[in-house]
Amino acid sequence: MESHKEEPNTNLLEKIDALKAQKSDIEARISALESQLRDSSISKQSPCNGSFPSISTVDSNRNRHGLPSDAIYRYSRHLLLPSFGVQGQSNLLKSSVLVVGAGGLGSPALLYLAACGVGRIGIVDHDVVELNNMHRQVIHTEAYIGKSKVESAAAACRSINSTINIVEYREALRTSNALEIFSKYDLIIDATDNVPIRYLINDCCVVLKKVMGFFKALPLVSGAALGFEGQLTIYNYKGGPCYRCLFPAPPPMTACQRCSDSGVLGVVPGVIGTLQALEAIKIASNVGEPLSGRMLIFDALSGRIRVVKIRGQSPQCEACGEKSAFTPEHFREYDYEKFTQSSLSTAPPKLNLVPADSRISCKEYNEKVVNGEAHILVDVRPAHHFDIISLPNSLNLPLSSLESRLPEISAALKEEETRRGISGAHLYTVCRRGNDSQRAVQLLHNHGFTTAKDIVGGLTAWQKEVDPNFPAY
Ligand SMILES: Nc1ncnc2c1ncn2[C@@H]1O[C@H](COP(=O)(O)OP(=O)(O)OP(=O)(O)O)[C@@H](O)[C@H]1O
Ligand SMILES: [Zn+2]
Repeated sequence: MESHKEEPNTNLLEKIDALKAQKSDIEARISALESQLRDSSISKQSPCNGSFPSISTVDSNRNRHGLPSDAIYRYSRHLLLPSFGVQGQSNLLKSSVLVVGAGGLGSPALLYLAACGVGRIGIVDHDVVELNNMHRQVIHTEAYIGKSKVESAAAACRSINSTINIVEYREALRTSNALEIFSKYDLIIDATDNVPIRYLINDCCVVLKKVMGFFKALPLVSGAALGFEGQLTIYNYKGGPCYRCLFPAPPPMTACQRCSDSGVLGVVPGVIGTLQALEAIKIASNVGEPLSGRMLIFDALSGRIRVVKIRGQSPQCEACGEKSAFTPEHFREYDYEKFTQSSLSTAPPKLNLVPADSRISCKEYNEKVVNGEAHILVDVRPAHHFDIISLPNSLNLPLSSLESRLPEISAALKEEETRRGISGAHLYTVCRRGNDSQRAVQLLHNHGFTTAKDIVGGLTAWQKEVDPNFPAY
């Protein structure tokens, strides 16, 4: 009986889903047409934001392209470049660029795009400004700490150039909103920091061609920066490759590092983000030779910049290849986290690797220290982390070399027992966030230290739960 009842419901649900998908396609088409209409009426009226009167009312204060005197003065150093000139500037003023990510790469990119007069700039980010962003995310100021990065970046862009249009998207980019947002722009800048979002952005640029009947996929200026190195290329440009043509399979999770774990020299994303703005400006103004089919690789320590040829568009590409079955519906349902085996969220994972009775909270550990319990605390972070800050009397034995240094643990335990005149001193492990400390406990258990426990949440939790003055990093 039940299955009979369910069948029509399933059919109805499928029909509803199909209609919803059609509705969202139609909405995306409408908003792109509205945006085209807006752009064409803007370009008829003026090169920028509708704030200049139409060319037919040209007076002595504006040139024959409709640039008023304040725009002529503002952009005069561009206009003086013979190969850029009034045409290049007019093209820029009519263009629209979407920057996804207002962090290390997005900051310089946005500053230059606003300064040089891109007519409409969209900014997408869901994050808030933090103190540890300030060394590289140069668009934000201390006054915006704790506030939306988009709000902060938009205010900075407006204060540099009040004559352009800045559109704020204070939300995460997802498969459910990407098509609609992207359909309103001529060009996308990927200034994000994780692998699943890179695939999502790429596929959205490619699939928009099918939704909108666009002549070609949306050009995508892609950059990355980590440590002392950065790279940059353009995808989907005039028959060039897309991200998936180059990377049909995602890199292993272990190869995906983040600035918050591995660090980054502040100026490196500054260089790459600035070059992203440059490439966007070249495409938007139709000047120069955009970096498509080539990749720029920057090594800050040696001061070397290399440009290498990369593979062309792949006929077998799952997204842009000849037989690609990638449709907007497919895109909307695609599980980018599953495909890349990594999270869209930039928050570090919280693992649960050992049983609860092999773990101890920061508060419990603190009580034991206060009560003078005989113990050894092994800090398993890398030595350069230990240099930044550590808990008193901890022993630094990095996880990577822990197995070879077990004798040091035995010796330290013995020394503690002799000093206290007792036997059975306890053994605890700690790390930055409480993942490696569990890995260390697993290793210690396997080598006979069966009572070893780790401190849940590591030094990050210590700062939150025990000592707010303990430095976070
Ligand atoms: N799906 C997404 N939608 C919108 N913005 C995103 C998305 N994924 C990442 N971003 C944004 O991209 C930016 C990447 O910049 P960056 O890595 O310099 O910043 P961060 O995440 O603040 O740095 P850190 O890793 O040091 O904490 C971040 O502001 C992040 O919020
Ligand atoms: Zn491709």
